[in-house]
Amino acid sequence: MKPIKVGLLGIGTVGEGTFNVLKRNQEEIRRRAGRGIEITMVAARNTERAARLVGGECEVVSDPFAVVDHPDIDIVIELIGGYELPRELVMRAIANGKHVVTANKALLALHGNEIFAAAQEKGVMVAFEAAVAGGIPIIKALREGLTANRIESVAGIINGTTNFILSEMRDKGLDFSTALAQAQGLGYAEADPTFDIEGVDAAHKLTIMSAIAFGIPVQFDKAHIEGISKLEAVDIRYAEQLGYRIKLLGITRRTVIDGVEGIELRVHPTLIPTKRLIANVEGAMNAVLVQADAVGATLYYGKGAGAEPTASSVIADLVDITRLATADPEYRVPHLAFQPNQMTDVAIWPMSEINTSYYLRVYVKNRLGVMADLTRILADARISIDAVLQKEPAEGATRLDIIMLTHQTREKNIDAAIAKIEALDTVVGNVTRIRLESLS
Ligand SMILES: NC(=O)c1ccc[n+]([C@@H]2O[C@H](COP(=O)([O-])OP(=O)(O)OC[C@H]3O[C@@H](n4cnc5c(N)ncnc54)[C@H](O)[C@@H]3O)[C@@H](O)[C@H]2O)c1
Ligand SMILES: N[C@@H](CCO)C(=O)O
Ligand code: NA
Repeated sequence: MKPIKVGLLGIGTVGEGTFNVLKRNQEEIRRRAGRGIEITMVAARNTERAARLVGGECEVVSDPFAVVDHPDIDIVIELIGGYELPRELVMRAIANGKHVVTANKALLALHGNEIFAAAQEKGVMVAFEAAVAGGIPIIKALREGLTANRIESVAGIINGTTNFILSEMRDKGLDFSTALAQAQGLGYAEADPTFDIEGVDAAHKLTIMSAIAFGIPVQFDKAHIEGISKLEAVDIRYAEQLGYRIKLLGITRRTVIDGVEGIELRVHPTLIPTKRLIANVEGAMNAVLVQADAVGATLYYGKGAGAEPTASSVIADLVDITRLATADPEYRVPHLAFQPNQMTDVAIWPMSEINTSYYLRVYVKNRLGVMADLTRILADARISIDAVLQKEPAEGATRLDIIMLTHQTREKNIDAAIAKIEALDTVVGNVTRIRLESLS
């Protein structure tokens, strides 16, 4: 059989990794796919650099539309990044009857519903394993491996850049900007690193996993998103002393509140007990913990970013498409695991309704009775305290940090209690509040 022909859009970190791995392992990949897979066209901004990288083996063009419109191309790989240009390119490739592979989670979190509908209509595949947790085959696990289960929750460290920054700050005492610069140098960060730092990239990935886990459309606009930019080194230290580690966690879960079913969809810094495996995922590594009714807990761990780990997933998708390209479209695995006419519209819960535990740090004037005030306010709000730590910042200081871990309570309750605590004249500044998940 003739090799399947692939057009590559963008040859940056992931594009170059994909080209190199496909070339290095071409014989083995051909044996697995049942057919050769050849990149025959590359669209690049810097065509000279691209021509050097691909070494005269394929045509290099500057216009990506020349690739998506080319009659010989069977599969288009989109590795440019961003929202609007990739959307146009992917929609045009689909309209031209080409299958698409993309690592672009931003694109799918925002325009996935439109893209998948168009692909369904046209009978082509859009594959995106590389978009979530880089090299970890989590899309395949959720969509195919766990297909017998009712999935209860998915919780993950799904941004390598922020996990790298938090690890370097804790282990090596690096400051935030030095750690970020290192993550950028290693090719982990997005073109705009605020996407990483502010939790947007993690929310893109979580939105996609939520749709696949629960059979709902992608709804990025409903996600609650907080990043790590406001996190202070002092809280990372106190959390350690209490037996917890702070991670940027993405959590999506089915929850019934007052008899109504809804979905939690949230990304924020989270205390996790140090004894949990996921709390020990360090550096740019990613991990995703899935709770499902039949299998129980499963944990997926691996490199979530970088050229070749991400290329590993891009090529796995190429092989899947190559294998399925001749099969009846009706029998293909659906884009979001559930058949398009079987999606449900369970609502996403607003953050104020979510139940979780909290780490609170209150900076107080060292005055008698302040502890009694704090416990009274929490008791009045029916919030129980699990642990308390009192820390004198410096010898002889008249102020101190009081750290409290609470039981589960609804977010609106803790926020009301925090407002009362902040109004006490013994309390200095704002209360630091970080959510805590025991993940048991
Ligand atoms: N880097 C990673 O570890 C990683 C992991 C998973 C997913 N992703 C996703 O993969 C995609 C690519 O990421 P990357 O890290 O390789 O980015 P990159 O910036 O290294 O590469 C993008 C390439 O696209 C080229 N480009 C831009 N506009 C173009 C145009 N109009 N025509 C042709 N080429 C154009 C750029 O010159 C660049 O070479 C993004 O969507 C990103 O979110 C990256
Ligand atoms: N910027 C992303 C790349 C992988 O999607 C990260 O740091 O995880
Ligand atoms: Na993946």
